[in-house]
This record gives sequence, structure tokens and C-alpha cells, in this order.
Amino acid sequence: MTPSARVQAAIEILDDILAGAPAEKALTGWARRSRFAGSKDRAAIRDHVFDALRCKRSFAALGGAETGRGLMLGSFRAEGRDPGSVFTGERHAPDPVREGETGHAPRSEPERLDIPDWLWPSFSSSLGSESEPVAKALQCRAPIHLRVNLRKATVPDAIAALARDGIEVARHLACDTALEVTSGARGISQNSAYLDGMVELQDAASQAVVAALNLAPGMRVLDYCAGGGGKTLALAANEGVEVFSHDAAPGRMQDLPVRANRAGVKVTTIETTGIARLAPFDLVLVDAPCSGSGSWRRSPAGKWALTAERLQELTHIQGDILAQAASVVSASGVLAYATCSVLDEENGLVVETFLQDHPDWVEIHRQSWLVSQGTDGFFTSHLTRNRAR
Ligand SMILES: C[S@@+](CC[C@H](N)C(=O)[O-])C[C@H]1O[C@@H](n2cnc3c(N)ncnc32)[C@H](O)[C@@H]1O
Repeated sequence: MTPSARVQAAIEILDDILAGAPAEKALTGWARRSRFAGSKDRAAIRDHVFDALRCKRSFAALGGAETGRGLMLGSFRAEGRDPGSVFTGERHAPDPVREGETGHAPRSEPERLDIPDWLWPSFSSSLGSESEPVAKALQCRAPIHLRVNLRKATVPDAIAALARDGIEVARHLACDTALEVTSGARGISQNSAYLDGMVELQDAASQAVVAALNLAPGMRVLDYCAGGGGKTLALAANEGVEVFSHDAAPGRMQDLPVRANRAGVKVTTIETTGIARLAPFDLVLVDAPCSGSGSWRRSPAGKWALTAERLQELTHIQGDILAQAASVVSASGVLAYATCSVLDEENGLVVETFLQDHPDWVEIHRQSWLVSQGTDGFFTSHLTRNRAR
């Protein structure tokens, strides 16, 4: 496909997404209908679509309309490129730029930084002087990070194995096990280091949340909101730690046995009704459902789908889960709360509400990771009972 045809395809897919289709579904639907497109075409079109979704407000302003065409026009103008070279009207190319499709420069801070107006006060008060750098980082593509599974390889061995298959990486400062892919990223899931369980795809801050837990052999640990099991596997990579995984939607953990097997670790999956029988646990990790605002680079549609009502609902859910999970922590154990959100409402404020409602608990550790520092945005807080100190 020509560069122009790829842009035209992105315009059509963006129109589907703007009409309500989930991004992945719109992309796969287009690929199914367009068998002529090769893997490089599909990858380039995907990049166009996700770049436009990350910058939907500012591109719509620059392109003059919140349509697929407006967003793609805006993307050219944002880069200082003349859209005329691609919007030619030739075969498979978008129509030439029409009079009136002039657009305008973003007129406000949140429009320039691609944050919804309603969220800007909360976003900027949560992040203070980091608001602009974080919002700008959320406009860009996310790096690809790997976690070295220390059960299967040392970090230098994993780096060498990846290099043999043409994947170059650099160590990431956020965590000892974290690597950032610097070239060859597209081959990762077919790579032998990945297939042999030496490395897992996982954001460096997500790894650092687990590394910040003082895990020691003999501990019994419950991952209360395990989801697909990314943190479960990072927990289980610690020798001698017994790991249980739970999720209110057990179907989300369906791939976990296969992933654990590949990683060479043991994980026991439990239903909600089984938790009380196995309690108490030395450590309960609550990686709570949240806005995902720290990972909007990866899932940009979430930035535009979030509403004030949903945010408030999430804070209630987070508080409820934290209270449930606290009841299965041993007397001297730790309750670790985590979100991939950058918003105070979902982070410090949830912890403070919990501590007000549970005066026998205290916070012993709090840490945040900023999107502007090269990871997803993450927050964690470690809580324990007063008498345990
Ligand atoms: C942020 S995701 C977890 C991501 C996962 N820990 C990982 O590292 O890949 C939050 C998870 O919480 C689960 N969840 C929602 N409500 C819950 C509840 N009341 N109890 C336990 N899990 C819940 C969701 O099904 C979702 O899988």
C-alpha cells in the first residue's frame, strides 16, 4: 500500500471508532476486509490510528473536525508536514484538502495537552508541576518493556538471548528486572526468550510495584485483583513465595496456568468463596480496577471514555475492595494497594479514606511512578495494622 492509501485506511478506521466501535475491533474488522494489506501496512495503519486517538482533541482542532479525516489532517499539521503530499485525491488516497478545512491551533491548555476539560482540574491538581510533562508523555507512543524472569535466566543471559534473535534492549532504571526494547520490538512474541519464559512483556513500573514489596521465602501472598496475571507472575518469580491469584471475574485469569507454566512458576488460582478458607495471607496485593490514566498511551480510547460519574464509581469500588482485602491480611501482614492511575481521587484519597474508616491501620510506604519518567503512571501504598509495627 502507498503511504496515502494507509492514511485513507486510517481515516476509515478512525471513523468507525468515532462512531463507537472499540479500536481493536475496528482494526481487525478492516484487516479482515482488506486481505491485500501486508503486515507492514497493518502495523503502519495501526500506528496512525493510535497516534490520532492519543491526540484526538488537538488533532481535531488542527484538522478542523473530529472525524477520521480531520484527525489525520491534524496529525500532519501537528508535525509541521504539508498534508497536500498525501491528500492528493489519486487512487486510494484521501481527497485533496478542501477550502475551509483549515482548523485552528488548540485554544486552551487541556485542548493542547489532549486532556478532557472536565478532568483537567483533577489531573493538574494531582500532578502539579508534572501535569504538562505527563500529559505530553501521554500523547506519545509507549515504550515496550520486558521483565526478566529470574527463575529462568539472569538479566545478562536474557539480554544475550534476545540479542541472538535481533532484539536489542537497554536496562531500565525503574527496576532490576526491567528492560526497554530499543530495536526489533515487533518480533517479541515469536522470540525464543519469550516462548521459553525467560522474559515477559510488562511495563517497568508494573514490575517496580511488585519489586517494592518486601517479599521473602515462606510468605503466602494473595493477588486479589489478578486479571491476566501480570503481577501474579512477577510475584511468583520470587523463590519460596507461595502465590494465590483471585479475580472477581475469574475468566480474566484463564491464560494464567499456561503463562505460569511457561514461566516455570506455581500459582494457585482461587475463587472468591475459597479465599476465607485459605486466609490469612502475609501480603495481599490489591491492583485495583481504575481509570487506567497512567496507561492511556497504550489504551488511548480510555482517556476519552472516562466520565466524572465513572471516576466517582471507581473510587467507591476501590474503597470497597480495599476493605474486603484487609479482612484476609494476617495480624502482622501487609495490604498493598496499587493503581495505574495518576489521579489523587483513585490514589492518596482512597488510602486516606480507608485509614479514616480503619483506625487500626497505618500507611508504611507510598510511591508513585510518572509517565514523564518513562514508565506507565503507577501508584502504590503499603498498609499494615498499627499493632504490627
Ligand atoms: C487493574 S486490573 C488487574 C491487572 C493485573 N493485576 C495485572 O497485573 O495484569 C483490575 C482487576 O480487578 C478485577 N476486579 C474488579 N472488581 C473486583 C473485586 N471486587 N474483587 C476482585 N477483583 C476485582 C477486575 O476484574 C480486573 O481484572
